Amino acid sequence: MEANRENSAGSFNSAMELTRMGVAGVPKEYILPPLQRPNCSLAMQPSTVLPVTDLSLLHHPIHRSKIIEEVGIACKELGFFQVINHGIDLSDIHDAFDAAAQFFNLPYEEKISLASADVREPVRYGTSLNQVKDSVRYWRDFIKHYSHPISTWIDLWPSNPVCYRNKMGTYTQALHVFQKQVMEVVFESLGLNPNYMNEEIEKGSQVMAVNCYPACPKPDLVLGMPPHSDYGYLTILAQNHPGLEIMDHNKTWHRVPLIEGALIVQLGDQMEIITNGRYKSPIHRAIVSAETNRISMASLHSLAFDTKVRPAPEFVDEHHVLSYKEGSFGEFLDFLSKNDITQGSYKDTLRKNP
Ligand SMILES: O=C(O)CCC(=O)C(=O)O
Ligand SMILES: [Fe+2]
Repeated sequence: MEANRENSAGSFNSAMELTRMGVAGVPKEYILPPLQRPNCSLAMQPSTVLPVTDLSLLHHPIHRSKIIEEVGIACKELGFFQVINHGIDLSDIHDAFDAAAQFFNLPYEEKISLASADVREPVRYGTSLNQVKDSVRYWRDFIKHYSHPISTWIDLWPSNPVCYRNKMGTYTQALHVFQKQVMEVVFESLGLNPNYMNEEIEKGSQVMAVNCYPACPKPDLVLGMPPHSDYGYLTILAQNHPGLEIMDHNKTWHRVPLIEGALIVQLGDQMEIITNGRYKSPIHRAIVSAETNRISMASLHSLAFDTKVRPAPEFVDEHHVLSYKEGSFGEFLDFLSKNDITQGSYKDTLRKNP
């Protein structure tokens, strides 16, 4: 999903191609208004230590309760933590990055022959604003088509490089197992049965977003991905260079440090709604670098498209008023589509007192 914009001649200019050609400036369509630029609007706190959890200690009777507590604090304060010793083979993660890099390094003509601006297609490029409007409409179809078990849609992934489906598929399947383990810990940290919502999670979906952010000569003027929270219940992300930033409750941005082999866990809107706001889905964004291309792989796990999500009774009492209405992600997309809105936040549309 390499960023592209329509140029004046009406054809597409790939950001990756501009980087390859060593273009010194940034096409004007990419330049953000001053207040939306990465170093402008809000404070940065580079020195804060963000939470890192060693999940192998879960199997250790002495450390187990401390790890559960750590996860609970991280979910409450930020909705974010990094995981080391997660149990996924580091070679599987490495191989997936390798397959992604091989894909993004293919010649422009090859990639463009595989890619589409239609969000329903599995290989897509960034789009101009008009196309984003269509994307909202198509997103509904996209999730329906591609959120079945991986075995039914892996054939739609790129066939070039030849290793892509195998390597990305192995990693994606490992993440599917891993996210269930993470959710067990998250529910336990809430004082619930680790198998809470097991059935809904089983019926849920996984979307693998593989993002490439080409090196950019003017990183202070642009963003790789604008601020947003993820709509599902959990996102597991890996990055090969720093670039992810998360916002805390004081609206301060924090750069997520690169920890070799670690996986980044972020809660999504569905968990913030279910916990009635006790746990957070963090606003995050991706910045770009002047020196390096960056790849991130985000595995987005969500409840089934039509599942009505609402705060669970365990989180509503006389001290915690009901803060969210109920609504499915499908209804949210219909709402965007009907009102011709191109972007929106799932949790914000359900918030009772915005
Ligand atoms: O590239 C990143 O680090 C962020 C990606 C992301 O937020 C997403 O795919 O939802
Ligand atoms: Fe995201």
